[in-house]
Amino acid sequence: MLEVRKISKYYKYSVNAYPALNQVELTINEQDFAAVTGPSGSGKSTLFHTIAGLLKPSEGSVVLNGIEIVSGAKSPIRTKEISFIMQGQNLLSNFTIEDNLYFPLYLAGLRGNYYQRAVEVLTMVGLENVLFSYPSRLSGGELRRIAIARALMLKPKLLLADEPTSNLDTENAFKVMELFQNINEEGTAVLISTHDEKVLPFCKSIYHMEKGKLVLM
Ligand SMILES: Nc1ncnc2c1ncn2[C@@H]1O[C@H](COP(=O)(O)OP(=O)(O)OP(=O)(O)O)[C@@H](O)[C@H]1O
Repeated sequence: MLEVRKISKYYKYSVNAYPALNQVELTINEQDFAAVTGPSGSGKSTLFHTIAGLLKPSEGSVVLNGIEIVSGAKSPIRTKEISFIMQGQNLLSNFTIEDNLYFPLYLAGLRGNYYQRAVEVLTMVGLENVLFSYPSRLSGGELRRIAIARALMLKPKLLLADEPTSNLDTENAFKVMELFQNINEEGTAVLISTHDEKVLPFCKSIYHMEKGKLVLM
């Protein structure tokens, strides 16, 4: 489904002698649930931003179902087929959870009635009662689950999550991983990056990144 074809990334003002991504190759199929581990600065976030079409690789390409992902906020593949949960929770604090859930749809230019889907995704993450709450009323673990719910609004083919369990206690980290397992069983491929070894048993395959190079463990 997703093919990362020998991508390299050289940042213009890098502090390193090596590239942030060095000829990275990766194939993700529909049933996959994969993790990318590796030390801080090894290139995980750069890889995820490139797959999501938010960064342009210096070399190589990213292809989703035969179509090359072109970087830019308006890329239709990026906004409709791939959901990206960035580090942190990134919710808008002045808006209700409901409005936060609709936000990516507005960005994608969709203007339908998504109330039913909002209730559905909140039920999936076990937070069906918070639709009209503001983010400040929720705990860190709950906000992380809302960010996941928001990423599911458009039933993505691929869900990317950069460090989805960072700063969560074990109970909440496992809840998030169980949620990814359910999403994966329902047909969405999942790719996460993590520093957290205890969540790796939830994943079907594990990659390791070191100085921009990616290897399957
Ligand atoms: N905009 C940028 N300009 C220059 N160098 C950058 C930029 N963004 C990242 N880098 C460098 O690229 C390398 C990879 O960074 P990246 O954020 O992808 O690593 P990471 O594995 O996600 O780290 P962490 O686990 O700490 O989030 C790092 O050495 C970083 O300093």
